[in-house]
Amino acid sequence: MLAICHIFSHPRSLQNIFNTLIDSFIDNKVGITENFLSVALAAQLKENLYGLYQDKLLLSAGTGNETIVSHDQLVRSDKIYWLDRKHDNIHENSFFDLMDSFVSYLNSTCYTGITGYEFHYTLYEEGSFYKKHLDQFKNNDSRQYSMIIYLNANWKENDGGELCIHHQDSLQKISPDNGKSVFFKSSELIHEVLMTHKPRLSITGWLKIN
Ligand SMILES: O=C(O)CCC(=O)C(=O)O
Ligand SMILES: [Fe+2]
Repeated sequence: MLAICHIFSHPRSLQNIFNTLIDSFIDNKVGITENFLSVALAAQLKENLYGLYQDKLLLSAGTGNETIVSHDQLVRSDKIYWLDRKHDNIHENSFFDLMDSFVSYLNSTCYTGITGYEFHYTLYEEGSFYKKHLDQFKNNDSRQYSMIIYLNANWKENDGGELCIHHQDSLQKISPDNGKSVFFKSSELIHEVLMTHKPRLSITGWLKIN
């Protein structure tokens, strides 16, 4: 479907992965690709996340917008930590390099005009969930696309924790498999995270305008 993938300097395989994500987004409103992260980078980011957990640096996630945040455990019970290039962590920076490549590829092939992004590490402890919601804030539409990258090796069907997308006429359940990325429009798709039966790790973020 995406015909304009020319003259890019990415290794062929990375370009294929970006195309898989973008093409499935165009076809199904939900882009999905395996192997968005290499096995090595996924393992290193997962190690970072476990370190943050052990150092008690993860915060209960809020809902709502930046000014009105309710730490409502009835809505969501995940814990987060924002990534930042200022941390000078090589793996975090590799992740940002990858995102920079993806955003410039997306902008040049789809004219999306993305100017920024934000990402946090996310941990859903056993028994955690995130009820049905939209990702755009009520009084701020800067979040254009939602993107989640999972860090869970050997996820099994009865581990729960699927991302469940509520389409007009159907439900789509996506298991949070290691290295997989999911990509969709933040203002459009209602979704939830079903209760997980074991720790569920990911990086969650938004591609933004202005
Ligand atoms: O982790 C997921 O699969 C989705 C997370 C989510 O919906 C969110 O953080 O807004
Ligand atoms: Fe969400």
